[in-house]
Amino acid sequence: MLPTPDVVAGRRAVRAVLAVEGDGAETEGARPRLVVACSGGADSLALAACVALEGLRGLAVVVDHGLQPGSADVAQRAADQCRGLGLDAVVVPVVVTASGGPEAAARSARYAALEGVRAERVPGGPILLGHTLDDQAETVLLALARGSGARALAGMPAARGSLRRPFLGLRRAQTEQICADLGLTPWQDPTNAAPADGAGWPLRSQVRASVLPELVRVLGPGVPAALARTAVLLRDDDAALEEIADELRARAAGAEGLDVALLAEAPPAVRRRALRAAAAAAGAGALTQVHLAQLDALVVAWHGQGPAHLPGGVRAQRTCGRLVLHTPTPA
Ligand SMILES: Nc1ncnc2c1ncn2[C@@H]1O[C@H](COP(=O)(O)OP(=O)(O)OP(=O)(O)O)[C@@H](O)[C@H]1O
Repeated sequence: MLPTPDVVAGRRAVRAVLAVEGDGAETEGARPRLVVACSGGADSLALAACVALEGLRGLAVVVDHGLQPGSADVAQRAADQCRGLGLDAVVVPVVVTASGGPEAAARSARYAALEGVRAERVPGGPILLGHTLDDQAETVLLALARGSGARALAGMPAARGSLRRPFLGLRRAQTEQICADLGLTPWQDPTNAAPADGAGWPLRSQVRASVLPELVRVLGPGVPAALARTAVLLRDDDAALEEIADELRARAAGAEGLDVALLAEAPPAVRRRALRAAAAAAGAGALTQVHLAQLDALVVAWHGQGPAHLPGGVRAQRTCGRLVLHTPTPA
């Protein structure tokens, strides 16, 4: 079969992301060199196909969240499709229990399962995910609607830890076309298909079904790519600010806590990042904007107020010009 433009683009994207570190590029030996996270949907099925066409030894991992009737059959079918492409494939059933909303709970169970398989079967290898430019645009829009800062507006990174997202530059229509070109029938996740007035559906599905199409209709077809570009720009900005904040934290740190005067004279974007990092180092869980504002007030709006209570039982207190973060002692 002649290579079609979208298949060529998909294969090139896989090659590019793996070439950066040389990971997954070796093909000798019988052991898989990388994990492909495959739901059976168009994006990840196209990804699995491009990995196979590149001749890479991949292990397709299909996570069965067990949340919809027939999910085991859907997972089995996806695994069979991947085997048909020439990849090894496993189905991993998980129990979704974590708190924080059903989507977040499923995501954390999925990532834990993917990491588990990687550690056991493909140690040191990358995990490839099928997120596309459209997923990135949705992520940025959702973050904007939450009033997030640069870190969340930076969307999903192309590479972090073991995770790789080769298709962040491809449109969803392209992954669908890759599947069509290769005669693959992807699974259509019913929760992705929110109707235009899909109140009550997952927010991401509603953004996909109605918000982004409306933005495209009014603002033009370049909107998804523009949102994805915003993510890239803000990722660079955020990385620079994080680096400056790390330097500030190192300079402000002392045996009795952080030097408040040094923190106070720093720009707010740098100071807040330094405070967030200090709280994380003290063992605090994820800070909300309210926690961060309380912490910041101890530095720049000091009027003798009491300590700020942070997640994880961490207590931040101002004493004698120092900000002290108390980590609770284990019982
Ligand atoms: N059940 C699953 N098993 C393995 N990997 C998964 C599963 N669900 C999602 N993934 C991985 O996470 C990526 C993003 O999933 P998500 O559900 O957010 O997007 P999607 O647009 O529905 O993707 P896809 O079309 O590949 O299903 C997928 O492309 C895939 O790599």
